[in-house]
Amino acid sequence: MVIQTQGLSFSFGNQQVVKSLSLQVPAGSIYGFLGPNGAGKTTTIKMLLNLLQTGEGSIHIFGQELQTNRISILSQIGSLIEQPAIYHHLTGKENLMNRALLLQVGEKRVDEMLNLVQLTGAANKKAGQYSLGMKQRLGIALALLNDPKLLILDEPTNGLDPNGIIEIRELLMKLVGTGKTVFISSHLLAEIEKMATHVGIINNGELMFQGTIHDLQNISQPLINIETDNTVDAANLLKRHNFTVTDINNDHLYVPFTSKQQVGEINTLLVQNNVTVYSISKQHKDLEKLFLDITKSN
Ligand SMILES: Nc1ncnc2c1ncn2[C@@H]1O[C@H](COP(=O)(O)OP(=O)(O)OP(=O)(O)O)[C@@H](O)[C@H]1O
Repeated sequence: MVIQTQGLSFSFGNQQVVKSLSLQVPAGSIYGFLGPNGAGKTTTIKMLLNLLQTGEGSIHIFGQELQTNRISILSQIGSLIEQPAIYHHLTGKENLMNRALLLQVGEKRVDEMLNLVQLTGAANKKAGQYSLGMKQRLGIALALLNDPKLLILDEPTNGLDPNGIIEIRELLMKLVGTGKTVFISSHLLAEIEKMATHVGIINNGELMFQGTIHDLQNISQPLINIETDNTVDAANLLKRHNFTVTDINNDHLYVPFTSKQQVGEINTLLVQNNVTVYSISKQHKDLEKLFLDITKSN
């Protein structure tokens, strides 16, 4: 395990915000640390980076206890929390050169990082003129300069447009291909699902689920959302044809999604039986619904 915590807890005053967390982050994984706003993600990340003193419990990173091996562990971690520390009056490349000087790495590495995060073309532009996505990518390049084994990113796609999100996702997947481990927090399940190999879900400071993305997908099976003029007739028709209807309300009914073909079959069946289909689409459960399901299955 690259990160292993046991019984990790933290309180601000008398409010306990992290509760006996036992994280297991395997080497070479993209570990999605998911939870709604205020769940305790940033607090946990700050403890992993030794920016906050652990309340109770233990943290092992690269198999070593964090407190007693702080310097050697932290020198092998790249991180991005909240806003990246960027000088806006300097160009992207100057920002990297600045850090490179401190870390004693050469210009070649700076150029490689610019290339990796696809900022070579904008290397000589002032960072203050970068889009939010470019700033995040520059932040990741800064975090990668010393070639860390582990990258810890706190909501790196917050506020990005869909293109920016895709760029970060592709970048992280590329990194994992080179043997690094990525620990990334987010409050968006749909975003994490597309890149993570492992997932931990935290709510109110408690770990509600931890496992592979496949384990999670088994719990969070998507649904087909069907909007019709007559949900009762449509549901009866579907049930007679051996489809499971999980939920029904005035205008919508829901069937567990298994394949695109199944969506087509349902559409044809309804239309051929004179049910008007206003819309039919695949829908992912949102975090809230997933939490309910996880709590139920526990
Ligand atoms: N410095 C602080 N002093 C007091 N309470 C704090 C402090 N920082 C965070 N908290 C509280 O701790 C809880 C967890 O916050 P945290 O920032 O870890 O959550 P998060 O999951 O990262 O949320 P977000 O996605 O909004 O960043 C929240 O209730 C928050 O209000």
